[in-house]
Amino acid sequence: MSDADDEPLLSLRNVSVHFEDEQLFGLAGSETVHAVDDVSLDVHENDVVALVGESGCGKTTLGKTAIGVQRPTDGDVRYRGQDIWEAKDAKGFLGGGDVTHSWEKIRRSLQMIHQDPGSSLNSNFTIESILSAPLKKWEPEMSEADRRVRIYGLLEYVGMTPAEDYASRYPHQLSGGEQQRVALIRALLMNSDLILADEAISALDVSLRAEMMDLMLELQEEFDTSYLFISHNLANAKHLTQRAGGRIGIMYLGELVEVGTPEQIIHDPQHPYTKVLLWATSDLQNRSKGVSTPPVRSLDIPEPTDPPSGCRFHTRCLDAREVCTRECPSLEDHDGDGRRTACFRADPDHEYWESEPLDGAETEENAAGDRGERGAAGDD
Ligand SMILES: Nc1ncnc2c1ncn2[C@@H]1O[C@H](COP(=O)(O)OP(=O)(O)OP(=O)(O)O)[C@@H](O)[C@H]1O
Repeated sequence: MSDADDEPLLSLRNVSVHFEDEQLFGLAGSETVHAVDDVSLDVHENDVVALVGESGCGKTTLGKTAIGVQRPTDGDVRYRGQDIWEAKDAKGFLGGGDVTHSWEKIRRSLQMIHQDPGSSLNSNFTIESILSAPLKKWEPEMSEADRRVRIYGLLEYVGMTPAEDYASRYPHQLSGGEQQRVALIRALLMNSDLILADEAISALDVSLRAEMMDLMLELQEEFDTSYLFISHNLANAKHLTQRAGGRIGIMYLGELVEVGTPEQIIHDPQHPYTKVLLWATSDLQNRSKGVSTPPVRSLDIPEPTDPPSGCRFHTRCLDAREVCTRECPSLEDHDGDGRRTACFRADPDHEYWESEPLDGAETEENAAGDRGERGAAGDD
């Protein structure tokens, strides 16, 4: 689904989240952490969007901002056109203020499952009472017998049989994979429109990850929900989005640098950082091309308290040129195919091509070749 479709379920416009990080108990002042900077992204009905990037690049902060758990320092987040934070601020006013969707509805519609489901499932309650709670709240007319049928049916659907046995257990009596399935069912029973799955499969055995992702997609059809899936693993993002016809968003140092279909991202990456991630993902077999060193100038990752000027990736980019040190590329659809890239190299007419390469960057011959064959690297 493309960003050009009707009103998005969720719409982030120029969203930034900065944290003031106190240094040495405040003695040395504070530094601003640029966790997320100027991100615009739409998520549609029944959409699947995976955010991928290395640790600390801002995936969790962006995800939490998308579901209204984190307030942005700049920009806005809309649920079906309603500004989430205006709805929250209107909550205190008599009559709820001038909002089309209440804060309660928005928060219920945007759910989250975590890496560690054990910590989010109340250990004092059985699985049946944990799963009954959202049904009691959102379908109060449902009889106890019907609730039980619904819960047992879902437990069986996700392979937890005999359901009556699992329903009577407490969370600590389940495996990590079973806990995660219960957390997913609970989020879906909230009648959610979108589930933020933050590294939700990372703690599972490798053998169970594909199974859990497939289950998420099967349940998506039944419950009509969208997923915002956060992962540091491009292979997992590919698995989930490919089956769902979704998109992958690549993040680097708080910014979204490329957004496209899994085919575009995996087989024809445009951004040099996407190529680095591909190189680093052994499951995608890009190292079989015989490149044994990562395609970067420097292994040092800059601090989010002091992001580089211009393109934030220029300090590591093999293709960086002088213009990249002073101008910040915006995320744009250069080829009219829906894929958006924040790199001057995606624009054959940009002044980048006349700009001086930086030390340790590409040669003139490489540049000539690349200009004609953008994105050839990363094919497998
Ligand atoms: N509440 C906070 N106060 C200060 N800094 C924060 C806060 N939350 C996150 N950060 C910082 O913001 C940056 C982005 O963090 P975030 O957790 O969003 O990244 P991430 O990509 O999800 O990382 P990981 O994959 O390791 O979970 C990091 O530098 C982090 O230390």
